[in-house]
Amino acid sequence: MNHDVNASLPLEAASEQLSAADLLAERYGFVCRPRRDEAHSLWLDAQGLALLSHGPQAPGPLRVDFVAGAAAHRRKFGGGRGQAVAKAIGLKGTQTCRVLDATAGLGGDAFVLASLGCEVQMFERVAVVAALLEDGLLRAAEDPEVGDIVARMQLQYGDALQLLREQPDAAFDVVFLDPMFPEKRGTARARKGMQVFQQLLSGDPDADGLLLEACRVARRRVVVKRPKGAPWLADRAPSGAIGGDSTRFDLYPALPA
Ligand SMILES: C[S@@+](CC[C@H](N)C(=O)[O-])C[C@H]1O[C@@H](n2cnc3c(N)ncnc32)[C@H](O)[C@@H]1O
Repeated sequence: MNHDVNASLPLEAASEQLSAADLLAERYGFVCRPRRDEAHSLWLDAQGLALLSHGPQAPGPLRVDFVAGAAAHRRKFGGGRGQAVAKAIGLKGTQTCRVLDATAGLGGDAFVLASLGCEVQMFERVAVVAALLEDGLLRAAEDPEVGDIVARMQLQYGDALQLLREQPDAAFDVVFLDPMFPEKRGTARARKGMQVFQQLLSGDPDADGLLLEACRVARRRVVVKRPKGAPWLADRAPSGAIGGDSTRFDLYPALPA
């Protein structure tokens, strides 16, 4: 499955959520119908939208949860501005910045940056991913602890290359790119979101094309998140890099104005 066909996933809903499901289907092009033999389907109930996987050894429901679980743990104990991603963005002291996360995924990195005070504009082109992220943002907006954080996160559903081209020069302090990179067998197993992503999405083979536009739209720098040991995006050497345990953040200067 790739980003062109994912919208044909069946969407089912609890009886009190049927009209909400119709709106979601209209917005993202899903089809409200019972699942047949598809390996994945969407389910909407009072807890929000979930991506269900079916079959032996299928992982459990995937929802975006900014309030509890891993996101809450990282927000409280993740190291704040000492985290590699914060250093890569260039957050110093109490400074904040406007970040464009052009490959938002399920919004994990965007939420970390918003937790540190950044305003984050997100782009995501895959309907099912954008719908899950939007649902997570809506539920988190009601929460007294994280409502202020997600108020700093804005999602636009669409292709980043096209949306980047619509941005004026130097429109954001930092542009952040984290396109899909084929993971080694086994490593994806540990992370449910990534495991389902690997099954659903066929990678982002066009990701190289984002870098040049990103450098034009950034005022300070572009940050590209890569698995440790992965080749550079667009085969272009960065001006610096910040390493984590399994991840590397490559830094590219903004194009001169
Ligand atoms: C590895 S995931 C990002 C994970 C994210 N950083 C997080 O913390 O959840 C990559 C995402 O980028 C999206 N993506 C890749 N190329 C894109 C493009 N040209 N426009 C919009 N979204 C894109 C993919 O659909 C996928 O959801």
